Amino acid sequence: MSAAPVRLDGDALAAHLAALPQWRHAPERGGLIVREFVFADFVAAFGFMAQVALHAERMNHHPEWFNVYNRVQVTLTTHDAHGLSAKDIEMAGLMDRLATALGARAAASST
Ligand SMILES: C[C@H](O)[C@H](O)[C@H]1CNC2=NC(N)=NC(=O)C2=N1
Repeated sequence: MSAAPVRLDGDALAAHLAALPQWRHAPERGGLIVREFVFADFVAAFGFMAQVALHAERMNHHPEWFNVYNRVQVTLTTHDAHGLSAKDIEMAGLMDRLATALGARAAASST
């Protein structure tokens, strides 16, 4: 058993979000961040998801996502904290790095 994750708020959250400019912050469900990744094709998109899945399992922190062909829409939030925690920040940074390595580009808009 590990302790429940701590919900990030205020200045600490703002500082983390400033380092994740491609993610959109929304207040729903106590706080979440979303980003859409666009890859060259389905193989690249699914390869991204497969790599993230292995990390997610190790972190015991799982993204909510939706994939169509070369697009992966991601929502990160921490259910156990009813908002954003350090695990979401870590996961977002990991996804950004993996996606860049796989040649992803940002979607025109993730709203
Ligand atoms: C029991 C298990 O540790 C929890 O349900 C974990 C699993 N993965 C999770 N993933 C996310 N995104 N939020 C959580 O609160 C969470 N909790």
